[in-house]
Amino acid sequence: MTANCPDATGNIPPQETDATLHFTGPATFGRVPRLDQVGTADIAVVGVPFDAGVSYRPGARFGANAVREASRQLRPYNPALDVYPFHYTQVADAGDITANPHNIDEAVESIEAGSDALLSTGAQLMTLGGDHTIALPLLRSVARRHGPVALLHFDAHLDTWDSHFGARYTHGTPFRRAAEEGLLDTSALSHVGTRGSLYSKEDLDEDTKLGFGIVTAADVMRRGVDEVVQQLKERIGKRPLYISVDIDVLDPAHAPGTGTPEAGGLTSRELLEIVRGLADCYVVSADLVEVAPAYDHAEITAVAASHTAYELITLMSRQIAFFRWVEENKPS
Ligand SMILES: N=C(N)NCCCC(=O)O
Ligand SMILES: [Zn+2]
Ligand SMILES: [Zn+2]
Repeated sequence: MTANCPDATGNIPPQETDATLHFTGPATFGRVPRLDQVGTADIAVVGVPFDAGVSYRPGARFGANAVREASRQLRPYNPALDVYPFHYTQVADAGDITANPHNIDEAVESIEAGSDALLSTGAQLMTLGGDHTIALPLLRSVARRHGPVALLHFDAHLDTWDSHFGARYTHGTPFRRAAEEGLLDTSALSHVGTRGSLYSKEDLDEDTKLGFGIVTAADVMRRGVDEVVQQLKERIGKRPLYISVDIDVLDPAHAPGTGTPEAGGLTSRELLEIVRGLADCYVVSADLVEVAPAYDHAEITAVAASHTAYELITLMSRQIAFFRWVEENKPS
């Protein structure tokens, strides 16, 4: 294996030589270097193999590694936004945060501590789940650094339920807890892609009371990507933004490998285009959760997830490079 060499920016990009084929060697996300190979990173990709918070089919604990495997073919240049996401910023794979599969409370604490440790190095996070429970500790950690954040939540589900079988920390409750804990900027909260059956009409009323606006999957289909992007951008403005993507926002045809599938979802093309449309938003960190590879076929879900994570990294990389440019070109 050839060593990665710094490029002209001093960052260590993924290996791109004739000697290193995309399908060989250990899988880091996008074949970027490991964090321990580069010391610090602008963007750390981190796995959270935890799925004890699910209400239906388990298996998302294997999601992060499936996404890493499916991300091998990602190339350095993203033409959609004219960005080399791995070159102007240092992107590194930080490995996994260990979370106790037998004790959700303890797992939530470890995830928060693991995220704190990475954020304290100055990195922004692209977290790969794991089930959606992990969004709560990640938001606690992000809000500690940035204050209450705007939230853009792509999901078939609201995930603002109060509890499930008496449990308050589950994959259906992270955003209720986050709102209660004051982690969210309640003037800029949006779900995108919701659909399907609910437990009761009150689910929606309670969600609205928390401050969420909803763009349903049907809205995306009827109004189209550009109009939806415009509405989301107006709501988000320049606030620090956290993006949480539950892969079940996609139709089961585009993401069969997930635990709580719902018919009538977004296409992967719609999801990728909405994310690209947020290029000028100030994304401070993101997660991508609920990939459960045991139900996947031909890596359909894992490929969609890895490409979505690549777009999220592109948004962060573009912003970091822009702030750096402004800093370097300040009149003295
Ligand atoms: N897939 C996520 N995150 N949540 C689904 C919760 C659905 C339910 O408990 O009925
Ligand atoms: Zn969901
Ligand atoms: Zn979810």
